[in-house]
Amino acid sequence: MTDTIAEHAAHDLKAGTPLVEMEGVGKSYGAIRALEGINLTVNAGEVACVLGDNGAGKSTLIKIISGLHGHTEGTLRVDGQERKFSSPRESLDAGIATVYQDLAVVGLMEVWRNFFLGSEIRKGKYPMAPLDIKAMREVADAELQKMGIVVKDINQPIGTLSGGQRQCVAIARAVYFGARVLILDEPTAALGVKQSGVVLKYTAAARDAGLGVVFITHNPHHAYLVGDHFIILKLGRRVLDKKRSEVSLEELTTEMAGGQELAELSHELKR
Ligand SMILES: Nc1ncnc2c1ncn2[C@@H]1O[C@H](COP(=O)(O)OP(=O)(O)OP(=O)(O)O)[C@@H](O)[C@H]1O
Repeated sequence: MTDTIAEHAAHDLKAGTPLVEMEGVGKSYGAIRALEGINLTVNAGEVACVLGDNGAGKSTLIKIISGLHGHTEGTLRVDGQERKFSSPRESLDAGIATVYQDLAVVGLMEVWRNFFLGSEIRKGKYPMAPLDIKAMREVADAELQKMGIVVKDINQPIGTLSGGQRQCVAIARAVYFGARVLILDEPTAALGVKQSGVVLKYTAAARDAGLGVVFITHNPHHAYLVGDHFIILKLGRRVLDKKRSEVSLEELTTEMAGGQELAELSHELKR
């Protein structure tokens, strides 16, 4: 699979190159301050994990990078250039692909059609040229096979795939179309252990191919399996920001579980 990804990741990204940099980024929705003071660097060939409970600000952070909402404070740089995206298209054009938890797939459409949705191969250069269905089937089939994603039939509706398989197809698709930054929105949240393992494997493969990955999760165990850098958000603020070498799984887990708060609660509950 790494071969496939590497073939298409024709960007020759040097590992460690900063692709996305946030500095003091914040976002208010009217009077509600959903996010503040966020510093986050996404480097090529690394996975930055953003952990947090419900309402921590994870979705808001994704929306800022993926162009759904502009930030109201701080700076966002992509490839060293200051940016403020005003549409998802702009973010996509900058090489940032977002794979949402509730994937925007059309359940009844065939797997190959979903793979190419919005970027169809046509028989000719002009925009209304007929679709090259044969080529799309072949490419989608070959790509998924090379990645080890086993679908019985490339013509089967994507809705018949498991949640994990759908996530993997979405990752394969983003990489095939040349994403350099991959944002994964709680990709394992709705999955069982085995399916989560498969998604984590493809996350690692995207990283190994040189992409910068933002892995959003509330599961420290999943984060620790693939992460190079971890930030934990709580009520829109960073409560932890550490490199892998500076943090243990235990610390991440305790911090996510509420750390001090949990200790106090345990004290209160003691009879
Ligand atoms: N469009 C909006 N208008 C007003 N407030 C919002 C809006 N979107 C989010 N918020 C608020 O911002 C805060 C952070 O929300 P956000 O959805 O980013 O958190 P999250 O970490 O993604 O949570 P979850 O895991 O539940 O999705 C919350 O207090 C939420 O109520």
